[in-house]
Parts: sequence; structure tokens; C-alpha cells
Amino acid sequence: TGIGTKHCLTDPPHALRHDAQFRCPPPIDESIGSQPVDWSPWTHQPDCVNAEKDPSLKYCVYSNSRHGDQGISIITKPKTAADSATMLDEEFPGGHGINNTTPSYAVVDMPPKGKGVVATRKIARAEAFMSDWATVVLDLSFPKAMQQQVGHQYLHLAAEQLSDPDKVLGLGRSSAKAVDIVEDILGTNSFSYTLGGDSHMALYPEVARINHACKPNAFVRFSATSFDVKVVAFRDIEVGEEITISYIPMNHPRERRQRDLRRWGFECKCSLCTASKTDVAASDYRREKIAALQEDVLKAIGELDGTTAVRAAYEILELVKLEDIPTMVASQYEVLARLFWKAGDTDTATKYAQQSLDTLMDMGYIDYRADDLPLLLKDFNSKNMSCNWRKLDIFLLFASLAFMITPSRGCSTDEDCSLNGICSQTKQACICDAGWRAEDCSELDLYPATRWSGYNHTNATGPDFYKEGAGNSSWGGHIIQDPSDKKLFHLITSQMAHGCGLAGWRPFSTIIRAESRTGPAGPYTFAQTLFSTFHHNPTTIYSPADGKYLLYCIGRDIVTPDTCQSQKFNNTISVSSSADLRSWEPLEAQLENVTNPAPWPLWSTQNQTRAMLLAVEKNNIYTAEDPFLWRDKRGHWHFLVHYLVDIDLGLKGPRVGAHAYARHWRGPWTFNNRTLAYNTTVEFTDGTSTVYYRRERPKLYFSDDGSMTPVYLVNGVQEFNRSGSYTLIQPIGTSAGEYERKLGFV
Ligand SMILES: C[S@@+](CC[C@H](N)C(=O)[O-])C[C@H]1O[C@@H](n2cnc3c(N)ncnc32)[C@H](O)[C@@H]1O
Repeated sequence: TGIGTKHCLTDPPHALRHDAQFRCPPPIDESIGSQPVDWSPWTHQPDCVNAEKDPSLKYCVYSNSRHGDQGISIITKPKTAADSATMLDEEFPGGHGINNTTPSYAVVDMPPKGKGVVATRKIARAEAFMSDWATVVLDLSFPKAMQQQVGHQYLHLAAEQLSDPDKVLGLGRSSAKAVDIVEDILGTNSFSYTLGGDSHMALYPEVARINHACKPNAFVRFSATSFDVKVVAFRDIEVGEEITISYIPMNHPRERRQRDLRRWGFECKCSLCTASKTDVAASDYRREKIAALQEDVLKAIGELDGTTAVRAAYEILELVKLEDIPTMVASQYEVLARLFWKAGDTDTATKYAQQSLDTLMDMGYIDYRADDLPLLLKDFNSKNMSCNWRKLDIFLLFASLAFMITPSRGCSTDEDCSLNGICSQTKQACICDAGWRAEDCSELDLYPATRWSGYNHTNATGPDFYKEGAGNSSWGGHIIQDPSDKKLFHLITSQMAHGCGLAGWRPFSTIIRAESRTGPAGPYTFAQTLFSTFHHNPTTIYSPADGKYLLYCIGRDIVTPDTCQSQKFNNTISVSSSADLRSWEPLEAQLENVTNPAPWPLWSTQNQTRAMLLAVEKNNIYTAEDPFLWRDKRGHWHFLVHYLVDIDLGLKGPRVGAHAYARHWRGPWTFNNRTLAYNTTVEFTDGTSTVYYRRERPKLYFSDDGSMTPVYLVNGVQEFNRSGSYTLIQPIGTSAGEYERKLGFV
């Protein structure tokens, strides 16, 4: 049984037209017969009413009180009822396969959500543990077509004709303003449902007790050929755990989800909606990105640009995996399969089609059927998505024209992946390390920053200020975790004294220490001046050989002028050390007439040397300044720099962040001027973004798990038409949220 043998809802697929014995029943209405045999398969005479505004439109109540556990009543048009009549004799394709020997769940009180469902035994991933039947089905055009009172009368008749009306009438309600109880119950508990091609709503009384979560542990598996559903576990569910499903599409950002859920009269407090600000922002960012990329795929298909479509589709696949939306993983494999099919690469298409099926089977979304793969591939050739394959809602309607996929630039060595990833020989594409993205892994995977995090004291005014308007300007800095208090973070940064702003950096810059107890991204507050005017450009690094922190900077002690002004003198790089970040040894001069020190220890477990590698800015070899140097987990070397192409072009920004890399610090170095590491646009978690006038002094904060994953990017930034500047900290990838969660900053 199943879709392969009977199908009245739409035209039968070509392959099935030989099924000549099968006929759909003719429409029946209130004018036909007076005995149950005349109304078969319905047990009650249809009660019909013409639509208020369009007398040619007729709706009837169709009931079969023997269907399922409590009967079914459908309010719909006679043609739709005729089409769906065969669904009454059908069972869930493949059967329910529900293990009823030990009950798997119970309905319990669950304040403040009303009732809810909990697991009473362990439920395995992909297990179907509940089955239910549609009990009231309502054509969505009915309420609009009817006078309210008449509409309510038919809703009550539908409920009364069930074998157990109380099972429906006792369900939860959510609207304080509801005029009618049945209408409120349907509004609170129904799923949207397509019957005969028209939008309906369907009520499943048992499933209706399951509450919502945005990252649910179960889903409802519908059948296209019967009124049954089953509820299947997305993952293992433990005894006592609440069983949840999602009432809304699972790929929307939080605000949209909250808005959609208000229809059910509650504010969602599930774990995804109440996660830390950074996690919510990261999740929203991925979801918005998925939506934007879906648009890109559609646009690229419209423009017959297969390369862009495939690239965007791959990116979506990575994002839905990261965001853990299993249904979308399956549909994304199918999207890729369809794209490759259109491009004539049937081998790759078949591989992805199989992966899509495997993912669906793995989740319990479909049962195994040997003819699935050929049916799905056949569906790829059809102009419209046909109904002969058991699919999810795929968001794409594919253009029927063939289009070409041009080979991507690909990679042949890890250098092609900027040494920030590896070149996969099978895929001939880069697999980027966490924190990096783009075809050549040279772009930081930046996530939205939080406004007023980092160190932003540009709104400060002090009695000692010579000038108002620039606040306590600062200019980039280093994040350091306190050695004895893991939840305390220090930022060692340059701060301009007396409110003199960035323009007065020389001679007003001081080196200060600020503290954050709210995580590495801050916000930081001033704690201590480490070196007074004039000291600038601190880079602070832990030296394992010394067992101390080393602070490299430029500057000299001067008498602070008493008006804001700019002064010029040669720079000297000096170094100081500290065990606790609070008390520092006097600075010792290292190098004359150079600036921007970038140290990194050459120490490793095999070679426990005290030697430091010190990069400086001297000749602008790469049209760049502000180097930040590091060695990665593979022992390769990298720089992040302020790319001066903007200044060369007589502009500030937007192309400000560049990356250079080498296998050995002696070189040869490759300066990547193709893909930017970052630019001057910063997205914020409040949904706004800022295009900065200047964004310089890059520094990275890395994970402490040995993987050298970049977790935060620190920059000195200045907005357009402002004399103040501040230190911006932007999270990178999912690692920032994970790092904060591990430390208990939720
Ligand atoms: C389909 S019913 C779920 C079962 C319902 N709790 C009951 O008592 O019958 C939907 C209603 O449950 C409540 N609900 C479901 N999920 C919830 C959640 N995540 N947070 C708060 N209330 C929720 C809301 O009142 C919503 O209108």
C-alpha cells in the first residue's frame, strides 16, 4: 500500500497510470441518499452549507466515527472530500512500527506550559514512539467564507460527530479573547496540512499535548496517503525528559520564531531562545546567513550560474550541520544532487541523492525502500517537483533549463588554503580550520560583535581632560586570561591621556590594563596604568621559557604636555616582564627606530628555547603595518596585518585586514592580497552594523586546547567623523560561544 498504489489527490504519476482498477470515489453532499451506505465511507450524512460570499462554493462536514481512536470529521469542499476518502482505508506507509509493550510516554502537568509529554522509558534516536490520527480537519478558506456564527455551528457539529468528542474538547486553549471554544482549540493545537492541493488545518489530539522547543528532540512524520502520523525521536530521549517538537520552521532566527510562536499565546523559553547572548547571536547569524544563501542559490539558478549555486549550496550544508538542523541537512543534500544533475554530473548527483536518502532514513523520516533512489533521480528530470517521491519540503523549485558548472579554482597544496586548512585531494577543495573561511581559508569567520563590549570608553569625560569629545580613546590590545582566576580577563591596551583622542596618540598614549569579569569579549573597565606617557603599541605574550608575561611596546618617558597636540620623535621598542600582569619590571630598550613589535616565542616542547621571534614594521614590505604574528598548531607561521592598500588608494578602508603565511619563519612568505581577512564593516548582535573609518591593529585571541583556533579578533577602531577611538572585540566562529560556555559565562 502507499503512494505507489493509490493516489487521488493529484494526477497519478505517469509510472502508476497502469493501475486501472483503482478509481477515486465521486463527490457526495447533503443531497445524496438517506442511508449510511449512500454516504460511504462516511458514517454520517454530510451537512453542507454554501459560502456566504460565493454561493457556488460549498463546504460540508464529513465524519467517519470509526476512523482511528476517536473518529474523524473533515470540513471541506465535496471534491476534496472525495479525493481524500481513500485515505481513510490506508495505514501509515510501512506501518507504525511502534513498540507498545512498554509505554514510552505519559501526559503530565507541566506548569507554566499546561500539560506536556514526558518519556517514561528511554526512546532511541529515529524510533517512532507515538502514533495518532487526524481527528478534525478544516479547510482554511472555510472560516473566511462563512459568517462567524454559522462557521462555529459547523465546527461544533464536526466535534459532536466524533466517537469521543471530549478527547478534543478537553484539549488546551491559548486565546483569552476566543469567542468559540472549538475554534480556540483548533487554533491552539492544529498543524497546517495540505489536502487535495488546498491548505487545511489538522488536529491530532495525542500529538497536541506535545509542547514546543526550537531545538526539539522529536518530530511528527506525516503520511501523504493516510490520516495517520507518527512521532519520531530526533535523538535519544532519556526517561523523564520532556518530549518536544517544533511548531514552526526550524531555520528561523530567534525574533522571527518568537513572533511566530505568539500565535500560540506564549513566549518561548526553550534552551535555544534563552541561550547566552553570544550563542543566540551566533545561531541567528547562521540562520540569517542560510536564508541569504538560499536566495543566492535561487538567483544563481535564475542566472544559470551553476558554480555560484553549488558554492552557496555547499556553504548552506556546512551551516545547517553546524546549526544542527537535521531535516535541512537531508534537504540540502538533495539540493546539491539536483544542482549536479542539472549540470549533467550524474555521478555526483547520485552520490548526494543517496546521502539525502541515508540522512532521512537515519533520522527515521522515511523507511527503507529499494526504489527510492531511482524514483528520486527520476523526479530530478521532471519539470515540477512531482509527488511520486516521499520528500521533505524542499525550498527550491528548480529551473528546467540545464546549466553549466565551471570547475572551481580548487587547490593543489595546503598553501592554496593559506596554511589555514588542508587541501583535500579527493574534493580538490580546501577544508578550512575552525575560525577561517573562504575558498582559500584566508578570511576570518567573524560573528556579530556586541555593542559596547571590548573597551569603549569614548563616552567618558574626566576633570583632567584637556579636550572634550574623544573620551578615553584606546587603540587595540591584547586579551589575556588571568593565570590564577580563569574567569578574569585582562586587556592590555594603549589609552590616550587627558581626553586627547587618537590624533594625539604621540605623546599622549599610555599603556593600561583593563579587566573583564564578563568574559573575554568584555566589556572591560579600566584597572591600572602600567606605563604612562608616552608608551604605545603594547603586545603582551606569555613566554613559557621565562614563565612570565613579556610586554613589548614603543615609547619613552616624557613630561606630559598641558594641551592636546601631536609630537614626532623616533620610536624605540622596549620590553618588560611580569608574573602576574599587575606589577611590571622597568622597560628595557631592544631596538631603535622601528615600531609595531610583534613577538612570538620560538619555544616548543621539543625545543625549549628562550628565543623570541620579534617582527617589526620597518619597510612596509607588504604595503602593510601593525603585524600580529603567530605560529599555528602545525608549526606554520602567520601574520595578520593592517593592509595599507586603503591609504595607498587615498582612502580609509574598506580593505583593511590581510593575512600572510609561511611554513618557516624565515620564509618564503606569501602575502594574500586576494582574499581579505576582514574589512571595515562590523555586524552587531542587535542587528545593526557599522562601517568604520579606521579598523587597524589586529590581534587574535586563541583557544587554549592546542588547536590554535582564533576565538576573538581585537582591533582599534574609529567611526567616521569622530575624534574618539576604541577597542573592538569580535567573536570568531562558533568557538567563541563554546569557549564562553565552558567558562560558565552564559
Ligand atoms: C499544542 S499545545 C501543547 C500542549 C499544552 N501544553 C496542553 O496543556 O495541552 C500548545 C500550547 O502549549 C503551551 N506551550 C507549548 N510549548 C510551550 C513552550 N515552549 N513554552 C510555553 N508554553 C508552551 C502554550 O500554551 C501553547 O498554546
